[in-house]
This record gives sequence, C-alpha cells and structure tokens, in this order.
Amino acid sequence: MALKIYNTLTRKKEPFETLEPGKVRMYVCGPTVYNKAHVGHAMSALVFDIIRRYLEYRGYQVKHAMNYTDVDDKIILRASQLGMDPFALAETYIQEYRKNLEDLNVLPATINPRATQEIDQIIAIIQGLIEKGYAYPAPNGDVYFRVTRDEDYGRLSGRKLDEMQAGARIEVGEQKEHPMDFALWKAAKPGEPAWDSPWGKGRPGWHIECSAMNLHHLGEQIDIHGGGNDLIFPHHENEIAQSESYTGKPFARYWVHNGMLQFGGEKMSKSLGNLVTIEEFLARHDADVLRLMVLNSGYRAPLTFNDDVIEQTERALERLKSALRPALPGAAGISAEAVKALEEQARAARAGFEEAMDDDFNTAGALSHLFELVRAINSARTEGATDEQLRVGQDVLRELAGVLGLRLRMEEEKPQEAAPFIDLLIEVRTELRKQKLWALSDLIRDRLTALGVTLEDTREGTTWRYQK
Ligand SMILES: Nc1ncnc2c1ncn2[C@@H]1O[C@H](COP(=O)(O)OP(=O)(O)OP(=O)(O)O)[C@@H](O)[C@H]1O
Ligand SMILES: [Zn+2]
Repeated sequence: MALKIYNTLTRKKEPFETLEPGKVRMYVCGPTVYNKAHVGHAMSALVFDIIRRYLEYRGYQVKHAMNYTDVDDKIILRASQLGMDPFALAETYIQEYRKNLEDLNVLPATINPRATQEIDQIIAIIQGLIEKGYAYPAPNGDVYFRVTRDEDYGRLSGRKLDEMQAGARIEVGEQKEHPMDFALWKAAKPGEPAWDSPWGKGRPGWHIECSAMNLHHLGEQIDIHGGGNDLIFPHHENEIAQSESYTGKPFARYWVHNGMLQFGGEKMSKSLGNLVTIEEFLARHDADVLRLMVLNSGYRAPLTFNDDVIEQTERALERLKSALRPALPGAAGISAEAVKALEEQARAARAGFEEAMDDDFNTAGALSHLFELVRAINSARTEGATDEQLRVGQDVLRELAGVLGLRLRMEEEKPQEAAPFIDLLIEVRTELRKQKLWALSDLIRDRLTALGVTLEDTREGTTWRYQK
C-alpha cells in the first residue's frame, strides 16, 4: 500500500508523490524565540519528527528545514522589559530550544535557517512582488501585500475575502489600501533592530520570512509544509500568497498541520500563560512519555494534557518496555514451532504498523500493533523462552518503536521506590550534622555512595542523585 497524507489545502487524504523521486523537501515553522518553549511546541516538533522518521524508514531522503523567528514584536518587547539586547535574547532561547529538542530525541533538522540571516533574500522578494503589482510601499516606509491582486487568497483556510473584510479594520498608524493587506516590511521605530532597504530602515514581517527561507534553502517548490493548525490563517495563507505570486508556481504540495495541545481546556500558549515548559516536564518524566502521548492521540487531533493522561501514558510506556525484559531465570526454552509463531507475530506487527502509518501516519493504529507484539513476547517469556528466542520479537519491537522515535530505555531499573527512604536518610544525616556527630553522618554518606547514590551538600541543604 502506498502512503497517503491528509492535505489541508484539498481537505482530503492524497497519495504521496514527491517532486523528485525518492526525495522529500519538508519545511516546518519553528518557534518565535522570546521565552522558554512549552510542551505544546514540543508536540509540533515531535509530530514532524515522527513524520520525518517514517519517511526515512520508507526510503526517502528527507531535507528538513525548521526555522527560528529571531526578530519579531514579541522578542523586541520582552528584550526591552528585561533590559536586554533582542539578538542576545533570541540567541539564548535558540540554544535552549536546541537542547530541548535533543532531550526529546528529535532528530536535528537538516537546516535551521534564521530570519535575521535572510534579509537580502527577503528584500529581493519584496522588490519582485512590488514590480509585479502584488505589493506596494506606503508613505510611512511599510510595505504591504495587496490581497485583492491575488485571486486565490483564502484558498488554504477556506475564507473569502469579502467575509474577512467584514471583521477587519485598519489599525492606527497603518497605511493600507485594504484591511486584509498584510505587512511584508515594517518601518523601524526608534530603538528597534533595523536593516537598510529601498524603503528606508526597517525589518521584515513574519510571513515573508518563511517564504524567503523556503525559497533560499529548499527552492521554489516543496513537498511538505508543516506547522500547527493555529498557523493556517493568516501565516500559511500569506506564505502561499507571497511565494506563489513571486514565483508563479504552486508552492507546497502537501500542507500538513498538527492539532493543538490543550491544557486546562485551552491551547497551551505563551501568550495565555497556561504552560508547562519542556524543561519542567522532562525533569519529572521520561521523554518517551510525551512522545507516546502524541503517538496515542493522532497528530491532527487536539491533545489533552493533564495528570491523568500523563499517568496513563506512563503505564503504557512501562507495558511497552516490559517486552524488552530478559528471559526468566533458568528458562528452558520453547519449541521451534513456538519460536516460528513469535517470528510470524513480529512479521504481522510490522505489516500492521506499516499499513497504519501509510494511512496518514495513523500512529495510534501503529502502536496497537506494537502492543500485540508485546503480548506475544511476554507470553513467550512466561512459557520459558530464552533470551535468544525472545530476541526474534524484541528486535522488531525495538526497531519499530525506534521508527516512532521511542527510546524505550531500560535503565528505569533504578528503584524509584527508594527515593523516600533516601530522603529520610538525608534528613537523619542533617540532624546528626547539626549535633556535630560527624562520624555517623559520614557513614551514611559513604554507605549511600557505595549503593550508587551521590550526596551533595550545598548552602540550601543536601541534594542527591543516582550515579551515572
Ligand atoms: N499548544 C500547542 N500545541 C501544538 N502546537 C503548538 C502549540 N503552540 C504552538 N504550537 C506550534 O509550535 C510551533 C512554534 O510556534 P510559535 O513560536 O509560533 O508559537 P506560538 O503559537 O507563538 O506560541 P504561543 O501561542 O505559546 O505564544 C508552531 O508550529 C505552532 O503552531
Ligand atoms: Zn512559518
């Protein structure tokens, strides 16, 4: 069966055909870097990581671009609140996000273009759009895209210009011909970062950055354009308008959008402040937990994030991992037919996995086949299969879980149940130290060290960790 992908542009699942055989050009809108990233951003990154990994499993060579929007109103505002240079602020959060993605086992994109490194390209495109009548400079130094010149405007989001016009108004200070016209270039305000341009000092609008980065790094036409479904309008609608008006060619073949991660009944967002940062999440849970949540829910659906879901997912992860445990002590082995049967179950799991993933990346379906394989492996173990016999199933399970980006790390063997007792010993030791009973307090520390637990005394108190 061939891969099918749901295309937001046509609102249909379509057979996946690339512009160039065997190669995929995929662009995904990355974050505006003005603050720590939250698990909603992680969801988007995970979805496109899973898509990329599956395309690679299917034999495609994927050129994956994910951008950083490193100049923007929000960055400038936050930098001025913190009394920081906006470029330094953006750089800090780019480095943090990189680290977040690595911790989440997201493969690094082939390229990470940044808006501020594309200014020449952006100016060239705006000039081209002005020459063709698709854009116009305003007296104040802004440049706007002329939506009435673009007959297709609204195609992606399914909106009509006259309907949009009804709700729109021109803000004070804007010099637009039409309320839906949008800024390609913004004249600089005092104290803001600015670049020279034919229209005076200014900076690019958000939408044109992505058009320029696509054109520069992936070319006039791409296979997949991704991002969250909150970006369909206006961001992606405007990207299409700019790119296609400039090149005269269809821009992206498949528009792929992830659903929103919901927290407390609303989209998790920096602007609303209802967030859990990636860092906070990973301090308490394995990266596989978040990935498994995304896989379970399906990429286009909204994903409910709360303690119950996290707990259920933790349990599901444990179940997956249970299949990777070694044989029982003294296992006598199972019959050749039973090994064959396990092999057959592994083959069936792979076929089911592929069929589900080929159907618009139905990850929940794919997982259900992995869980069937888990059951088969675990019953083979109970029947006395040896490590070598179990491997027939385990290797396939590990490989397919890996295609989804799950690490299934087994070092969880560390007894979590020990934590309260270690805390208790530390409390006792602190008391002993207060009473200057150094020999006893050192004895506790040394014995814990011998058990693989390192203590660290700081001014704020004693902390502990398992030795690596
Ligand atoms: N809650 C969420 N769930 C899933 N994807 C999200 C969520 N919030 C943002 N994204 C996606 O993450 C990527 C980077 O987003 P961007 O920095 O533009 O975030 P944003 O929408 O401005 O965030 P916020 O709303 O938190 O300010 C985009 O593809 C966006 O659609
Ligand atoms: Zn974008």
